[in-house]
Formats: sequence, structure tokens, C-alpha cells
Amino acid sequence: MHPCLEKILLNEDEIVARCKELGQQITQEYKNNEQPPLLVALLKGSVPFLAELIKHIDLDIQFDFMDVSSYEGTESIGDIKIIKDLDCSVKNLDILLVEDIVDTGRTLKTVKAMLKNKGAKTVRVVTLLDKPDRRVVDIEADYTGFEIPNEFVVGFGLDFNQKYRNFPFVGVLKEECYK
Ligand SMILES: O=P(O)(O)OC[C@H]1O[C@H](OP(=O)(O)OP(=O)(O)O)[C@H](O)[C@@H]1O
Ligand code: HPA
Repeated sequence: MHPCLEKILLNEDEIVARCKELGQQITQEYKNNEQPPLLVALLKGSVPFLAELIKHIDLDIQFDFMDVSSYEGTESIGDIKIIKDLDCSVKNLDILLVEDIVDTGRTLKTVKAMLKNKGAKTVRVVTLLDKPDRRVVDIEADYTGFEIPNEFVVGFGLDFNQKYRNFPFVGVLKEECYK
């Protein structure tokens, strides 16, 4: 057990089982679509979730990455910066945006609007975690792994100051470690 860990909210088995359900649901909902979706994953937090999810999507999907940043420590700074844009065009594509967490909703709202502006045909969202109590803009994911309470979480991709992304579970740190 890591010395900074206060508690585990979601263990690895629960996360993997939910990724399987989400992958199957996505497969069903896109299988009669004209084209398979392009998964757009937001770096860096969504990487472990993307890696688990795609094992359970039985469609000829492709994926690409964008890196946007809005957090310093546990604070959303509101201003969304693009650090790395997509490699491919999204024009007329059905996009499935892959997020680790929807918190204030600012990142999702901004990125969804960017993709629409670039000519995406549709933009849906799959998120591992949703923290509805923290929302400041009106936005919801189309597919959600787990709703969680208003606590700053780490693990399964989520960081505090770039650390703890490699925990295979989602947990909460001891207060003295959020410094
Ligand atoms: O709903 P919001 O309040 O906008 O917060 C959610 C976003 O914040 C985190 O990203 P961050 O900018 O920390 O980048 P990271 O994925 O590299 O950790 C997280 O990965 C989401 O993308
Ligand atoms: O709870 C969180 N943990 C890590 N990163 C985050 N970005 C938004 N909310 C969170």
C-alpha cells in the first residue's frame, strides 16, 4: 500500500468489468453506423482507460490524441490550452471523445466545440469518471463508467501534479500528500 493512499474508491476488477460493459454498449450502438467512430483520447489521463476500453470494442475503430491542459495541482484554472492537436482530420467523422473524468465540464465543453468547428459529423463522449457535484458548465457524457463524489481522485491515469497515474485503481490521497 502506497504511503500517501487514504482509500481506494474503485478497484482494478471493477474498472475492467465496467470497461467491458461500456465497450459492448459502444459496439452495439455503432455497429449499424455508416462508419466506425474515431476515438479521440485526451492526453494524458485517458490513456489507461482508452487502453482497457478498446479491448472491448468490436468495431474497426481508429484512435488519435489531443493534449489539452487546464489543471494546476487540484485547481481548474479555467483556461484550456491546446498542447498537442490531432494528427488527422475529423471532417465528416463520427467522433467518440475519450475522457478520464468530467469534473467542472470545462474541458469537455471546449474540446467538443473545437471538434464540431473542425467539421466532425457527430461528437459523443465516453468518460471513466463523472463528478456531477462539481459541474460549472452544462454538459454530460453519453457513456459514463462511474459517478463519484466530490473528492480529488488519482490513479488509472488521473494525476496529482503528474504523479500517481500508474495506480491500477482510483483512490484518494491523504490530505498531507495534496501539497
Ligand atoms: O471537467 P474539467 O474540470 O475540465 O476537468 C477534467 C479534465 O481535467 C483533467 O485534465 P488535465 O488538464 O489535468 O490533464 P491530464 O489529463 O494530462 O491530467 C482530466 O484529465 C480532464 O481532461
Ligand atoms: O479528481 C481529479 N483528479 C485528477 N485530475 C482531475 N482533473 C479534474 N478532476 C480531477
